[in-house]
Amino acid sequence: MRSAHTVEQVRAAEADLMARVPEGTLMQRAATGLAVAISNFLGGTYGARVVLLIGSGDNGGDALYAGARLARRGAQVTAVLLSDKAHRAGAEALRTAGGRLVTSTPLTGPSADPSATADPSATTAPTAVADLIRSADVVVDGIVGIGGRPGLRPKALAVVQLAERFGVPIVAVDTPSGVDVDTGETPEPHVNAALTITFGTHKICHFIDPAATACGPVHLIDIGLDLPPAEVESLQTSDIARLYPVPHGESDKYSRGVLGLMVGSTQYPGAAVIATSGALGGPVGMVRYVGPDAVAEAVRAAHPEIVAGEGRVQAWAIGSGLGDELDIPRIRELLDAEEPVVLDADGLKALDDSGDHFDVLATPHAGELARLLDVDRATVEAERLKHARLAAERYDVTVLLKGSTTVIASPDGQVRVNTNATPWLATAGAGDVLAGLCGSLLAAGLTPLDAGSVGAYLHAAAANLASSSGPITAMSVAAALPEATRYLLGG
Ligand SMILES: NC(=O)C1=CN([C@@H]2O[C@H](COP(=O)(O)OP(=O)(O)OC[C@H]3O[C@@H](n4cnc5c(N)ncnc54)[C@H](OP(=O)(O)O)[C@@H]3O)[C@@H](O)[C@H]2O)[C@@H](O)CC1
Ligand SMILES: [K+]
Repeated sequence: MRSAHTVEQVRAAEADLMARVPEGTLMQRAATGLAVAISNFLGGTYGARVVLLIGSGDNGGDALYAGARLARRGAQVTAVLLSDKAHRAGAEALRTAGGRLVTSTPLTGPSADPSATADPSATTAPTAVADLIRSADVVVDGIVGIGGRPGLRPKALAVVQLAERFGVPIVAVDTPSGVDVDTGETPEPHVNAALTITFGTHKICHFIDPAATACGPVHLIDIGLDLPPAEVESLQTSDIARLYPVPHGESDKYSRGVLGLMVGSTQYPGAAVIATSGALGGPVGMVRYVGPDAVAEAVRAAHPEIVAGEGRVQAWAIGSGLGDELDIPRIRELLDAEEPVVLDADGLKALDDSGDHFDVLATPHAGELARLLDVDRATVEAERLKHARLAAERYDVTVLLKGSTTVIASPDGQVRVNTNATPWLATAGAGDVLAGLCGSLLAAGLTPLDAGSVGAYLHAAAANLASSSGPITAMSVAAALPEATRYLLGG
């Protein structure tokens, strides 16, 4: 499991560890890892042109010390000081290692050391900074980390825009400056990194879009923090193997779980076929299809193993493509019954905030969640964590908010995020596959949180397998589920 902690949790763990190790140890650990990661990113250090963007805090300190290490290994390192304060000892270390410091304002304030001031002969006219950035192999964003507020101040914004204009990759220190670290929101301009190097633990912005996209790949450096349980988690391969309900010697089709599918309609028969494919690609022992005869025939033609008609089930998947056949009172009955339910697409219209629905997994996309919360879609997309949590709380259901990073929030406050989806998954019917698969996992006995997070992971893994960076269809994703599962289970 990868964990993302809040800034407050990180600061508390840092204070605890700092009290037990010599001063500066944590920053040296961070800077050492950062220097190695930048060197790997560049494919070598000697002769590389590195520009550091330095803000007023320890984030800049990390960058300066890493820059000093790179300079000692032959890189040409220049630090652009964007604040009138900069980490004094870090600046001194860079200068001693042969790096250059440039600034448009002299260093002042209590942390300023005249010996660390920029070389007075260094020219910092805007064109010179532009030339510096244009010829850089990498720009290192040490503007602001976990101490930052959203947005970039004018000087930082101007330099970051230069890097973007010249196509120079930015490696972010800890977090891309300007994003909201604890929410993953990006209400203001921010750095878009090619790579983010973080320390101690992931932060929420590394997992949740839109900030997660601004991070690029995230590389975690262990600095020895002792952390409490995380607010937000993300499953890894080993978690899938641990959570997946693998049948055992005594299993039969009933004990493996029977899923009831109430999906599709004469208007949208394809949704039923596709959701069934997703369900059969999961662990369930049997699928019952409940719907119009003509649709049941279509499902049976594609999947002869299904049983049509009502009967005992361990869970329901309801909603995809119900169209005109949406029967809200019947769905409400099923929501109030004992069996857990995946509620998707049209079925979400049956959700009300009066009942106790802790065993329901609702799987809206941003537009559907917006309707459930009476806000607009753009607001949900900008504040994904907040709105997934809000809906989980209001409707007392586990909410799986689909998107480039899928957020799964349970009513007890736990959150899981799936970050391995391919953009090719944005294709018609992909949601139907996910609903069927999650239903299959629920019927096999997983909790809504586990079913949602394992389902999202497997769905994305199958899509990656089917896609290999090319177009996919919902049916090809469903078809890839068994192989993706076998691979993830270590088979
Ligand atoms: N915690 C750990 O375990 C470890 C932490 N480490 C490192 O320390 C980093 C945290 O350092 P930090 O606490 O000094 O804060 P940091 O992010 O540098 O910001 C400093 C100041 O910036 C300012 N500012 C605010 N918003 C701004 C904006 N948008 N744009 C520009 N400036 C803005 C604001 O000051 P102001 O200018 O408002 O007075 C704020 O106080 C952390 O991310 C990691 O890299 C590692 O070394 C080792 C272990
Ligand atoms: K940063």
